[in-house]
Amino acid sequence: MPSLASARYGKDNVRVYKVHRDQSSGVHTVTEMTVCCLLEGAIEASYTKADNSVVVATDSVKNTIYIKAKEHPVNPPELYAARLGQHFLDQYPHVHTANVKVVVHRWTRMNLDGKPHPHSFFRDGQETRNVEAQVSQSGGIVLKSGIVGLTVLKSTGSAFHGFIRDEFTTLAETWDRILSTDVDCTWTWKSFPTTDAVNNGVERFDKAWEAARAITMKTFADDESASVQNTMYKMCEQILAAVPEVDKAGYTLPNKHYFEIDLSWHKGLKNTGKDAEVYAPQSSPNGLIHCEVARDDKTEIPIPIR
Ligand SMILES: O=c1[nH]c(=O)c2[nH]c(=O)[nH]c2[nH]1
Repeated sequence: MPSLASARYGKDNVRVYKVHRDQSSGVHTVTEMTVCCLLEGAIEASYTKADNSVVVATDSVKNTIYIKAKEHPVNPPELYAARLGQHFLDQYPHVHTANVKVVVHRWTRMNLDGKPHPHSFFRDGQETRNVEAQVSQSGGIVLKSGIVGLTVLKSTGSAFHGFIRDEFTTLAETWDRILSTDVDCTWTWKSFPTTDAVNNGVERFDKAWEAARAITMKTFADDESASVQNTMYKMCEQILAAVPEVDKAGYTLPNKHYFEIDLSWHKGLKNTGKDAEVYAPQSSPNGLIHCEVARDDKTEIPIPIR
């Protein structure tokens, strides 16, 4: 007899825009986000017995996303996501877990004639600030924050040599190459017992995002990279050092290759090695390198006083 092994459902791709109008200054601040909210719990009967009495309609989930955006601040996204998830647990006792994902899109204020414009913004790249909140009756609130789609490139300061050479290897070792990637960085917070605990010291979330972004860029730029693996590990270590309430930090980075082009067939043009100037950016295939670094908890356990 088959049985339902896992189930969750809800609304995905709910696009939300919120404006805050400062009455005294007339300055507007805008937030645009895409929200996904999936529920789990005692919902088996809807799958196995066609019993919809346990179903919060996905249309109601969408409505709730809008209503909570109206009732509460949407910044930082960690707090909005936690409150939205908690709502489903409080409102429907048979819902055991709410999985909320918030993707915040960039609207950067225009600077015109040296002055920040009160109500005009531009999209300065595809980078997003992402948050996942898993709110559950058993585990409290688990928050993961991240940066996705920050595309970076360095034209030197990256090497890759000493890797395995055997009958499958054609790649030449290099001491100087182009390094480019689309940053996907995630940091996982120690779990929070309640939404009040998330709200207490809420500045931590913006500070962590700023720190992770600065660490990513500075380390990418300044590290004499031995490999994507080693550079990303250094970034993770620094995020853990900068944000004490974070348990784990990780990256998933495509290695976006730029190939040298041998143009010597044309009038002896020199365009390889130290003479390389014109390269062919590759769209596929790409390397894909992932790691997650966890805090060494042993250093944190206080020595008991006897
Ligand atoms: O930084 C790198 N790591 C690898 O594992 C790898 N593999 C490869 O072909 N190029 C690279 N570069």
